[in-house]
Amino acid sequence: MANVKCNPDLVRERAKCSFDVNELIHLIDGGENATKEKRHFEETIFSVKELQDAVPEEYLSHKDRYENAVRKATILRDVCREYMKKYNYKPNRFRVGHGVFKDVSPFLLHDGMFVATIIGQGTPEQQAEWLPKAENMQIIGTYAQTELGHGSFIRGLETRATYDPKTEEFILNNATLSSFKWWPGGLGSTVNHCIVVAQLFINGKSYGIQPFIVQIRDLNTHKPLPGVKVGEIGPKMGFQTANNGFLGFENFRIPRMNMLMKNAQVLKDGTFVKGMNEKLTYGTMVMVRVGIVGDCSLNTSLAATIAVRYSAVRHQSKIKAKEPEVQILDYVTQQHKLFIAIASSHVFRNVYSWLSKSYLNVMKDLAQGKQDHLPELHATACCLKAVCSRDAGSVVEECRLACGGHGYMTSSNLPLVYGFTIATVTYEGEQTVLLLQTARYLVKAWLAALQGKVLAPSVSYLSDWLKNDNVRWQNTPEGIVKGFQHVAAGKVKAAYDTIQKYIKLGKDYEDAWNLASVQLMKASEAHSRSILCEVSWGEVIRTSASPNLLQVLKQLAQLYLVYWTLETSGDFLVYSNISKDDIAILREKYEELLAAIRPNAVGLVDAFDLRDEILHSTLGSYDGRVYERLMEEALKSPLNQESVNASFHKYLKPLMEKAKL
Ligand SMILES: CC/C=C\C/C=C\C/C=C\C/C=C/C(=O)SCCNC(=O)CCNC(=O)[C@H](O)C(C)(C)COP(=O)(O)OP(=O)(O)OC[C@H]1O[C@@H](n2cnc3c(N)ncnc32)[C@H](O)[C@@H]1OP(=O)(O)O
Ligand SMILES: Cc1cc2nc3c(=O)[nH]c(=O)nc-3n(C[C@H](O)[C@H](O)[C@H](O)COP(=O)(O)OP(=O)(O)OC[C@H]3O[C@@H](n4cnc5c(N)ncnc54)[C@H](O)[C@@H]3O)c2cc1C
Repeated sequence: MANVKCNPDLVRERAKCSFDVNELIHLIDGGENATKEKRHFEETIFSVKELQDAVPEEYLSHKDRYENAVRKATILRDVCREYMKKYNYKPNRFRVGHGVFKDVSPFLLHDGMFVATIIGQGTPEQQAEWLPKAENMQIIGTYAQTELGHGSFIRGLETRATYDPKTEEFILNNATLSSFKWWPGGLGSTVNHCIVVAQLFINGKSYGIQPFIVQIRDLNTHKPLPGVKVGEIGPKMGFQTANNGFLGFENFRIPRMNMLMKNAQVLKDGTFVKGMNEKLTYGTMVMVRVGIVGDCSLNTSLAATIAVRYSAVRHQSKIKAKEPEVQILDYVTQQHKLFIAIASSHVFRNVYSWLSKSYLNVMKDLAQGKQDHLPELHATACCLKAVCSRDAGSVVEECRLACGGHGYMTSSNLPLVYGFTIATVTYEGEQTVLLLQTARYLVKAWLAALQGKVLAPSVSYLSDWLKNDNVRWQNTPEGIVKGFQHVAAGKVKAAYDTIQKYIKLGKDYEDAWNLASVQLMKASEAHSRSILCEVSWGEVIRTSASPNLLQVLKQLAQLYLVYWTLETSGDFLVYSNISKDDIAILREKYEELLAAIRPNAVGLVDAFDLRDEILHSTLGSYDGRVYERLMEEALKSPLNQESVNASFHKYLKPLMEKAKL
């Protein structure tokens, strides 16, 4: 990239950088070697001509766009397979996926959830049967859980799997419209198999929801099998190439062994054998929620790179009347909009790494029959997924707005990035629903704290606060982290007290819960924020890096802490011992941090190391040729391929002539 002829503003910005950009790239990637491998892999992918689109996808019809995405998905699969064989390297298909598809791959669910569910929910025999076929794409699958009528409340799903002991089969049925599966990615026209989550019935008795592996299309003709009704759900706000679909069954029979039986089992005679914990059936969702925190980091870095580079190139208005128009990045309001995006990406990455470790530890425990830490993992993954995805959506939109009118151009890629980022707020558990799951855990933890019990590490601050809620405020990073814990503890207590108040007024627990649920949701958000602050600050101070880089990483981490303290200063005034003067000091600190980060802004986004092919942006490319690219892309419009469009003769001319009469 270094030899590319760049916009002079970007050249100046890069020269100003106080740290070694390569050092940060290696730190993010996990070492110099990892960067080399990543770059070699990406170079290989993006030099494949067939993966490059001659015409921007947006000009294609819905159908052509889908077919083009499938074409590229298959090529990408082949290239990756060869690459893995040759270099023994497991590539990050997700990152290059944004380059290849702009949006998302029709195989996203195959990799992300179909294969993962076979691994997580299948017995060793079932894995041996389906995993090799799924991994080498002899079969292509998705995860079909959500229905027209139910997504959040999984226990309310209506698809039925009724066991027939005579034939040792399950009979799948969708008797109502609301029971039709709706949303699964790839289901529309791509997959031939899916994991179907259905209500198990044996001898007329319900045994809750269970996962089944089901072939829905003929492997040769791709026609839906008799008894299967399947199709695509149509255009959406984003995820245009994900090929989301609907599905219903009519007396469709599958063998008994197609129920994934790692947890619960159905024996030949119809005996139901309970698993260790029925919630383990929800395991794939927990895994993906953890992964989404990592996606939030990538999505935020995409938007930050585009908006920061553009803001360095774009000049508009003046700060001082007699001086030239300034780079818009010099406006402190612009820095306020953008630097939190850079900081958030680092926070999400660090928290993802921390959460992944917890996830892997709990998986190891579960393999040995220990489930003590499962509730804490579930509660933590739920609230972090909810808050990170919401933050990422807001940050991406703020970056888009920060690019003014050009941010509204599809060619900036910001609308597309927003489309797939904001989807994460809803899929894999809608944000409010997940925050309320965590609130259940917090309320239980609060009760345990009141009873003097020892709490799990992520909530132990509740007991600390109970012992001493009068800690003096300190304007240090550690003091701010404590402050967030005080806010969270105060909110958990307030929500709990509200439930108790309603119970005393004669409400039953469920109604009291609903009445207190805005407070419960806010308590859960505050709990997440305290984890995000504590974990990210902790990771940064433990980072081994050169003094120059460490200084910049600390500035970013502090910016995150101060930004969110100021954003929620009302809560701090209510629930911590912060004073108005402390808030004024923090405001000053915030301005100092923006000024300190300013010279490094371009270097920081360069360190996300996102190739132009991944950014897909007229505004964010490495060379900063913004106006040239905007014009080049505009000229690709089919309307610019003819000097006069037929509509002139058909409609405009007659209109003008009629007006003359
Ligand atoms: C990097 C990412 C990789 C790949 C990406 C791939 C694809 C990405 C693109 C799109 C894919 C999208 C896919 C989907 O959206 S799939 C569908 C996802 N659907 C959901 O997430 C539904 C959300 N709803 C739920 O999870 C549950 O219904 C809910 C947890 C809200 C409630 O469940 P239920 O009603 O059964 O439980 P409760 O009665 O409320 O609670 C009982 C008890 O159980 C505990 N619990 C609940 N869930 C879990 C769990 N997963 N693990 C452990 N424990 C769990 C809960 O805390 C309660 O405990 P207690 O309070 O002690 O009673
Ligand atoms: C892009 C995209 C891809 C998807 N891919 C898949 C897929 O591959 N496979 C799949 O199975 N599903 C998929 N889904 C479905 C997704 O998982 C669900 O849409 C999601 O879980 C939310 O459920 P819902 O649509 O039923 O929302 P609802 O639950 O109906 O939410 C509507 C509103 O009701 C509120 N609400 C609901 N319950 C409660 C409650 N208990 N307390 C308070 N408020 C409540 C919510 O907060 C929300 O405001 C996808 C969705 C999207 C958008």
